[in-house]
Amino acid sequence: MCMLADPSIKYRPYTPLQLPDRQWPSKTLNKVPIWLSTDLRDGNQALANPMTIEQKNAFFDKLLACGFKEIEIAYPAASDTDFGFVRELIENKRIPDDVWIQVLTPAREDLIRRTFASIQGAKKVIIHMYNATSPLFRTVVFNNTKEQTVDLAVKHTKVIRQLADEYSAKYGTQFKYEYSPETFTQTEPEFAVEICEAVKQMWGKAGPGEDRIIFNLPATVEIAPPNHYADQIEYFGTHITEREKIVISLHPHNDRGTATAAAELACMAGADRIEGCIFGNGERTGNVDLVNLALNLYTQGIHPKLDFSDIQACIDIVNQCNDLPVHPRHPYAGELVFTAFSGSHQDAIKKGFEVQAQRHALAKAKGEPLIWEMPYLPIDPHDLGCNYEAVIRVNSQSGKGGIAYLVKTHLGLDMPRKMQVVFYQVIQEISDREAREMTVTDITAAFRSTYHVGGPNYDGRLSLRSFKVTEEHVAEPADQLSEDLPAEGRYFDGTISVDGVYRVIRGNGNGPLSALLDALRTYLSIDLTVREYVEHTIGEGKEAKAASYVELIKAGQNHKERTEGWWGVGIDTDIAGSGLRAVISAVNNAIGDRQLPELKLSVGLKSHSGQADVASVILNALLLDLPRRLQVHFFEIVQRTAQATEGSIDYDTLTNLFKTTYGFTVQELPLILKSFTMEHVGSGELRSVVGTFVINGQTIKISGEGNGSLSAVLNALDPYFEGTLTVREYSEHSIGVGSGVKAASYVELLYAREENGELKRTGCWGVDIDEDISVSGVKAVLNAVALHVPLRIPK
Ligand SMILES: CC(=O)SCCNC(=O)CCNC(=O)[C@H](O)C(C)(C)COP(=O)(O)OP(=O)(O)OC[C@H]1O[C@@H](n2cnc3c(N)ncnc32)[C@H](O)[C@@H]1OP(=O)(O)O
Ligand SMILES: CC(C)C(=O)C(=O)O
Repeated sequence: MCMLADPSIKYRPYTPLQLPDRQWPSKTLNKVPIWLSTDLRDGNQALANPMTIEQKNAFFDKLLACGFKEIEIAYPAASDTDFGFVRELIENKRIPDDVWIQVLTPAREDLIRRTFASIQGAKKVIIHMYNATSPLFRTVVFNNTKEQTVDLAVKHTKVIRQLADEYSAKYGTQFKYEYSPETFTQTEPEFAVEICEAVKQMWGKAGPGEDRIIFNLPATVEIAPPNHYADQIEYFGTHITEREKIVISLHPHNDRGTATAAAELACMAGADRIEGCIFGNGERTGNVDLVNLALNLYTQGIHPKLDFSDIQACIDIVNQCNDLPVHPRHPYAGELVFTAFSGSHQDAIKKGFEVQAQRHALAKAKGEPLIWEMPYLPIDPHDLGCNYEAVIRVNSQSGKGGIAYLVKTHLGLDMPRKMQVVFYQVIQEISDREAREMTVTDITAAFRSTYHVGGPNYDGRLSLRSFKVTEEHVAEPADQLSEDLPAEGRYFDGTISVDGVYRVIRGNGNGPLSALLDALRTYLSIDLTVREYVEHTIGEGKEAKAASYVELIKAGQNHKERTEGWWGVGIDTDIAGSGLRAVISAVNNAIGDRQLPELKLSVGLKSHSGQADVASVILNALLLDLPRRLQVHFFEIVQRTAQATEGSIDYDTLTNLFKTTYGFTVQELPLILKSFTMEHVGSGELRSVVGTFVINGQTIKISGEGNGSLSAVLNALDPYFEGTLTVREYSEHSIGVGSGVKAASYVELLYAREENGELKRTGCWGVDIDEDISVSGVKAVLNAVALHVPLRIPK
């Protein structure tokens, strides 16, 4: 066993100071200290591989960028690299006029002279000399009495004073003198004061303001709790003479892990300046961390006069120059410090962001400051150049709040509370099963596949292809629709894909959602009803979209009972579309892998779903999404054809019947298009067509003009038939995507002519496809003409 049962036989406790009237505990930290970065000296000397000149240069630039005005750049007598770096900075004029460089030297004349040699030509220099003053060092390292220790400091201060005067005269250098009674915290307090008094006297130049002498009182080794350091600083500050001519500087090391606290309490005790390193590099456990100290002030609403707006750049420079990582839990800078994995933290942060957004909106309107008040986050990550992306990360310890926050942040979807609970279980199950953190990508992918949003890759068994919701019942000439639709409410008329097969479905209800549910009940025996519905917009202005969330339950169940429900999400440019998509999404979750009724044709006279089913067959076979009036027209034809077979007709017969009825891709018609050109004429409103057609086997060149391309073609055909032809309905849609896309055109012409002295009118439909949309329209017109209008070639 290594640790002693009674450590008091080996370790002595520190000796507390008797300060009956100590003041610092009732002080508040509200003053920004003078910062000195010793990254390039104390930080550097603690590295296994001290920095190269290039690394020191990069680090120096970063310290300037952060706003440091005092930087200890080297121990010039230590190495050619340190000496050379100081020379390079000076010779290359890389030190801004308002920045003091500081150089460290021991109390040895040869090394002091070497140190001065390094700073020739510099504008502002702090010469920093140290010698250890504690009993242990006096006896063990120097073998000196107290008097000899004072003498060492005073003698070398004298050398420094002489050289400083010489260099000021020769180079115009402005000097400050810093003296460190090294191991101050282990030195008798009265002796520390005594030696500093002697040094002050020998320096002889201490004055107020810029002329103050700096007494740097290091916790070379941190040996006591932070309050003890504060006591020592208060003692020093109240016992040294000419306090106004002195800068009391701190140099805390972190051996007990309390350097930050020690520095803060010591500032309360009167210190003016702090030496440290960014992220706490330095001998052993490091110097006090200046980022930590500065940001502690910042979160109290005090600007520290150091800028860590791009904290990652500081981390990078430290990684690169010190070859040391910054701990993931490091205050303010660690990779995980703005991250919550646990459910209750995430929940509080999510709520915090929501409430804060409202609070900030109010404060903004009133012109009041936007105060940061966030559970678990003492600082806004944005202020340090970080984003909120990593604030919430999800694993098996997480709850619904955090997951909902990520879905909201990354997909813009604000799930209703009950849905959050359901989706949380989905994520929890994956996280538990795979025993790992769920990344944002995992969560958004799981959301998309659970609710079938995000494009065709996430489609469920059912997906909505196209739809129309109407308020009024659309009256048809033959009033064929009355078989399907009642006279009031909302009507859903759409095409969905069911396990890859297209189905044309229709229904009606009080609103669009119930109309769709009615259609699903009629055509697919899916009998569900809405228990909860919520919607919101995503984004603003032209880019705005609607998001809808719906929970479905089995039809006939009590909405208030805790019965099973299925959630769905829909996003669309319009609110009706998003609601319908949400229903389809929820239906997908409700049906699971249950078998759905297949498309069965029933075209008898009493058929309820016949029109839509026939349209479904054509859609699946030919990819033609028939306009509503054409569905009606074709259904009549199908019914007549199937009369002989008592309403029974197979898919192939039906498809062929469609082709021959509308001339769709039929080759041998009395009117065939060979070629044509269509041009704009006049000021652009008119179209002119010139083409070669085959009429009754004879190739003929024809030409004509009209308001549009279809009427131009009809006018060109005028000489070849009796009566008139006008366009009654035209529609088109694309088939496929990308380079293989085609256009399908549907046209209904009204053919009027006199027969036996009577005016007769017939509606004639034609359908065709082509790669070129204007060609498909012309071909559809020609099909309608060829099938219904007797053509003749005039002599
Ligand atoms: C708490 C601190 O961080 S203090 C700063 C510490 N930083 C460094 O030491 C880095 C740079 N140091 C060096 O490069 C070398 O130590 C040098 C160039 C300064 C001196 O090197 P060397 O002459 O080889 O001596 P060494 O490194 O062994 O130092 C020990 C000697 O210096 C003396 N010494 C130690 N500190 C001081 C001081 N502040 N003033 C005067 N002498 C000192 C020791 O008593 C010892 O003397 P001795 O040889 O007579 O017994
Ligand atoms: C040189 C002094 C200030 C020092 O680095 C220390 O005591 O830690």
